[in-house]
Amino acid sequence: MIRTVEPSPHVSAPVLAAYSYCEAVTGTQARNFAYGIRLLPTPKRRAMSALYAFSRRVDDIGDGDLEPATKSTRLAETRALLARVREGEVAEDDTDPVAVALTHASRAFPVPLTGLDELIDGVEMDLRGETYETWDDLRTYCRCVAGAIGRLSVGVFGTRPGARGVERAAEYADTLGLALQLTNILRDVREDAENGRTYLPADDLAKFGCSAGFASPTPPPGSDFAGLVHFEVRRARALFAEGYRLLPMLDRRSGACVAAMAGIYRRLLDRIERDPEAVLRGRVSLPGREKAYVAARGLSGLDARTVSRVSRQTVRRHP
Ligand SMILES: CC(C)=CCC/C(C)=C/CC/C(C)=C/COP(=O)(O)OP(=O)(O)O
Repeated sequence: MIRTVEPSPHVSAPVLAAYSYCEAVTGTQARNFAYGIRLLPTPKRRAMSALYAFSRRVDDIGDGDLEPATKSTRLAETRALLARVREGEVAEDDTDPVAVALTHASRAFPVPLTGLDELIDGVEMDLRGETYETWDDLRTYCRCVAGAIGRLSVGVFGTRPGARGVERAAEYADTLGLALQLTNILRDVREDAENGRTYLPADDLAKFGCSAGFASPTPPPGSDFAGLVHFEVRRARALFAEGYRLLPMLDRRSGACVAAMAGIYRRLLDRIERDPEAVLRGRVSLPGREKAYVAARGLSGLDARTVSRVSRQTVRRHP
């Protein structure tokens, strides 16, 4: 059996501890994305965990119970921290493990850290309570909160030697981020409505008689809710199809990571398409076993021992 051994450059003890913290955050909180991230070789897995932990912090500020003014202050502080990371001002023994890990990751990989500023921009749009008239408007928001993460991820993955069209890799990653985010918006339509947020474009809501919103377990009276959901599902599928052009540009394990992330979300989309009103009754999710299956399938080109290790770990952490 031929096994590929990934080089693992020396990492100091404080940086290792910082990465361990980020991996623990990813393992416990990334209910869907952890399955893909776990498929990467160690240096890339650590870097993706650092990106995830930073993004999680930004998201948690936006979604938490703090007063809006306090959220704004916390976001401004996080932006200032990001500037320190970018300037290389965070020491290895800094008390913030996410900043330490992100600093190390951004030196090891060519990640465009401005993407994390865009993520903060997106969460600030949430704080301002912005709504979106058209898909073009919503796409701008989705590019900030998800497209940017796709572009950062490609910096970690790199592209396969000899792959064609790699100058478009970041563009496809961005589009895949949009596909994931639109799926996420459909899945969370009820929860967001309860928190006073509407993401779906107002012109789509009007077209399907859904302008009254979704803060109840049944569709707005007289609306064509299923029609709205199917319309957005088609839009998300087109984005997935375009974003999947990234896959042939990636090495095998990065490709497996992206296939797992996207595959899990595509299955969520299938469920939503089959039963649109399910998103009004609660959160649509896949059982841990199904997510592990999707991840293992992405890995099927790899050796059997890696496949079974990944399956065991993912089922244990996300039953
Ligand atoms: C190329 C590439 C890797 C593209 C993907 C980029 C990416 C990971 C975008 C994140 C978008 C998204 C739906 C976040 C939701 O996180 P959440 O914590 O709310 O998700 P969850 O509730 O499903 O766990």
